[in-house]
Amino acid sequence: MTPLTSTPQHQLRDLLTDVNVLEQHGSADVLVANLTLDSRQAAAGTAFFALRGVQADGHQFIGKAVDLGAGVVVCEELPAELSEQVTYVRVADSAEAMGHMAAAFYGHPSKQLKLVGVTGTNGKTTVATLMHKLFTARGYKAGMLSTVQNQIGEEVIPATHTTPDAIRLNELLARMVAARCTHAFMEVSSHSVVQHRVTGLHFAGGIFTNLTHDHLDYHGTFDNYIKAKKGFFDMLPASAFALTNADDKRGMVMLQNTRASKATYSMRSLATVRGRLIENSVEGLQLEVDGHEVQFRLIGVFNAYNLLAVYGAATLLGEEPEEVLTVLSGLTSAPGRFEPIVSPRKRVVGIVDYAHTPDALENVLTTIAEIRRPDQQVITVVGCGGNRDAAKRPVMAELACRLSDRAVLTSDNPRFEDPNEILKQMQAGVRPTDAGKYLTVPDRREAIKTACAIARPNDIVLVAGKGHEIYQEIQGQRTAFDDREVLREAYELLSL
Ligand SMILES: CC(=O)N[C@H]1[C@@H](OP(=O)(O)OP(=O)(O)OC[C@H]2O[C@@H](n3ccc(=O)[nH]c3=O)[C@H](O)[C@@H]2O)O[C@H](CO)[C@@H](O)[C@@H]1O[C@H](C)C(=O)N[C@@H](C)C(=O)N[C@H](CCC(=O)O)C(=O)O
Ligand SMILES: Nc1ncnc2c1ncn2[C@@H]1O[C@H](COP(=O)(O)OP(=O)(O)OP(=O)(O)O)[C@@H](O)[C@H]1O
Ligand SMILES: N[C@H](CCC[C@H](N)C(=O)O)C(=O)O
Ligand SMILES: [Mg+2]
Repeated sequence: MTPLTSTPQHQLRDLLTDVNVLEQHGSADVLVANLTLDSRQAAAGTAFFALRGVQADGHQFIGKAVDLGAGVVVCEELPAELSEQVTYVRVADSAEAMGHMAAAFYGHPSKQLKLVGVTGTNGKTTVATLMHKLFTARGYKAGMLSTVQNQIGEEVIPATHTTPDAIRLNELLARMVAARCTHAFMEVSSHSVVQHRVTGLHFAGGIFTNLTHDHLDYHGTFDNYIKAKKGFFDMLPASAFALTNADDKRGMVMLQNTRASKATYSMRSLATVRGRLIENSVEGLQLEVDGHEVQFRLIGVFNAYNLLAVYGAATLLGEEPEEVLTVLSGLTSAPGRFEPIVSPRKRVVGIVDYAHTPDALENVLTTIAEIRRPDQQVITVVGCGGNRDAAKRPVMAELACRLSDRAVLTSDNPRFEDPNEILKQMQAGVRPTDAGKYLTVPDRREAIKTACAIARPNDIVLVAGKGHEIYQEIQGQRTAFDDREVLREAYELLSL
């Protein structure tokens, strides 16, 4: 990975500038050589942050961190016994303090980049990836933090989260600065706002895509989920832009309390960025954007929104509108997001999409219904992951059968579950009237081949659920598996 220009080391005092310290034991004039939120990573010179988590309370591990050499402990509650060798800093919210201290520790890298955050239920990965591709094509060196991967210019760094924790996040941004990136584009998940992963960052802009029900297991209520997304716009500085989707029911709420300059995009009404749909087909989208008629390679109306968001943000960052549209017209989708793979001979249109929830699957299938010609059959291959929410299984199978001409039910990542059991639960959801529409093929490779064998020239084969994933996980073992590669294999085998 691109190295940092120097290993940061700071006096604790300098890291506390933006932190509201309630109580302090020990000196603020101690050197801090690294930061961690995991006691198991503590060593001499470490500042340990005790965070209250979902599974555990980091305060339980303060003793462990100190035993391993941590010299600073940031916490919400002081331990009963204090060590003479350690400086304890009590704050109201350790995660918030960690956001500010991580930013300071890495030299506020977000202030040295034009950092744009994207939030919303769907489209974050697509918009962040398109921004990165656009700015790279325009000759800038740019960074990206996304669900699929992180990037410093062309260098790829695997991602573990959509938005990493504040320490990792600031470290990655500092590496981008060291590599002379001028811009960075990142997804801001609702979890990251609530957990203060983005606290302390200086954004040049924020983008809102849309909001539907998701992650309620974590946020509890839809209102809390809206608040989490809005929290991102509330933290933007006056120098930033806040660009929202005016056609989404929650779009304007996002801007209610922001200090940033407000901008909107819309396909329906007057807005800062105006789009109009001219044509929407398997070949792509034809749109009028701010008076310019442009043909794009991306497919589906939802991508028209993503394109308007990207165009709007790029022009708000000072890019020339016509040049932006020229580059955008040639761009392809983010990996595994409505990614088309057309067979060379019979023009079978394979579409690989990460839809792994009922909502996403319905969205993808209705989008396909909008762009298909009457003579094109839709064949859907889908499975559901093991050791994950079982309630979605019957619903996804029902949707796949109802909204397609044919369906092949198969495995996703079975993990530690029996794939045949998962398939039985899926089958239970299929309406009796659709019983003749589907086949069950547990082996995913065989299932994709089966769908391709059924396909006639020009038919559409949707392969849903795994998108960009390049493995299949069975009994704790990950083996190489890429829906896109398997589709290509099937095309060859069947001379499609
Ligand atoms: C629900 C959630 O967000 N969990 C995140 C949270 O973990 P947690 O609350 O379970 O932590 P915990 O296990 O209770 O431990 C509490 C604290 O004690 C510490 N600890 C624990 C054990 C020990 O021995 N010593 C120790 O110090 C832990 O490091 C932690 O700081 O804090 C961890 C450290 O930052 C995250 O890695 C973890 O993400 C988990 C893996 C996760 O799956 N998160 C998902 C839900 C997530 O964040 N998703 C969003 C959105 C995805 C999208 O829709 O695109 C994302 O941004 O990725
Ligand atoms: N603007 C949009 N509106 C609705 N659906 C979208 C939009 N953009 C992409 N999609 C579809 O939604 C799914 C997720 O897209 P994407 O990965 O870009 O979103 P995300 O917000 O990053 O999601 P995640 O939280 O899973 O990382 C895909 O199935 C994609 O085809
Ligand atoms: N972040 C989600 C992705 C699911 C993707 C699907 N392919 C599966 O493995 O279930 C999860 O881990 O639940
Ligand atoms: Mg994402």
